[in-house]
Amino acid sequence: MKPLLKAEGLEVSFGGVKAADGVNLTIHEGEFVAIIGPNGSGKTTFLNLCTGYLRPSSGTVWLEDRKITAMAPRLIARKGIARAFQIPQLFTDHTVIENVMLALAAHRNIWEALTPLNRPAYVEEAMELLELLGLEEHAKTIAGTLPEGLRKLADVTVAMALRPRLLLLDEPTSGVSALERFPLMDTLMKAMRAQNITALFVEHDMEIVEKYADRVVVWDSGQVMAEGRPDTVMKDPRVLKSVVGAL
Ligand SMILES: Nc1ncnc2c1ncn2[C@@H]1O[C@H](COP(=O)(O)OP(=O)(O)OP(=O)(O)O)[C@@H](O)[C@H]1O
Repeated sequence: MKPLLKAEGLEVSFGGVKAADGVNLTIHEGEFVAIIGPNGSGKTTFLNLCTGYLRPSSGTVWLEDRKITAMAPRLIARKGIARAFQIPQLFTDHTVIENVMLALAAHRNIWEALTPLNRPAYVEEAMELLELLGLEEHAKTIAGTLPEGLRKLADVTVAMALRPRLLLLDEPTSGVSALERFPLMDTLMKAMRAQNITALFVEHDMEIVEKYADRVVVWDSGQVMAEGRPDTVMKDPRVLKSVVGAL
């Protein structure tokens, strides 16, 4: 498998806390990788380092053969890394399809306000994405009125409109009812496979990790403490003790 994202020796501290303490991790094209670990172990810090919201004091992040460590978040997004959920990215007063159309326009650097909403080609492209996420019936719903599960799918649709190669997801099933979480993940997985998107997701729900992740990476104290197939990693006594038991 071809490496898509590579982190080497990432370090960053806040006061005395080492939120990244020599992080090394490679994500391969087509993988669906889960990150687990106790609160405060540095999972979100890692996503922030990959998207340019934080700069490491040392270490490098590569997207294929390009160093992205010192790039601005907007440039990194243009190079192909998108993020969903942690940053509220829906315009809550606009309809779902308008949100997707604005993201399509942003991706193409068309900034004139309202222009994208008048372009028929964008309607078609946005509808294709909405159908992929099963949201076609909600295209004209005001985004701010969507229930949580659908809001998450709309958020992912907006992220996908940026045509990412790698999508970072912060807890895709948090706030979603027990009944809805598997159908939500099924829809997300199907959409990502259809668009050849590689994904990295932070998750606290071990059932979701076991069912959907190709690989799981366990974080502890700013470091990767274990990684591998979920069925193997979840049996590792160190993981059970320090991570799964603590979740
Ligand atoms: N901007 C910041 N300023 C100060 N401290 C920070 C900042 N971001 C993270 N930290 C600290 O760095 C450590 C790692 O935090 P991080 O949010 O990355 O952990 P996490 O594994 O994502 O936790 P959680 O599961 O609770 O989201 C914590 O001790 C946190 O308090």
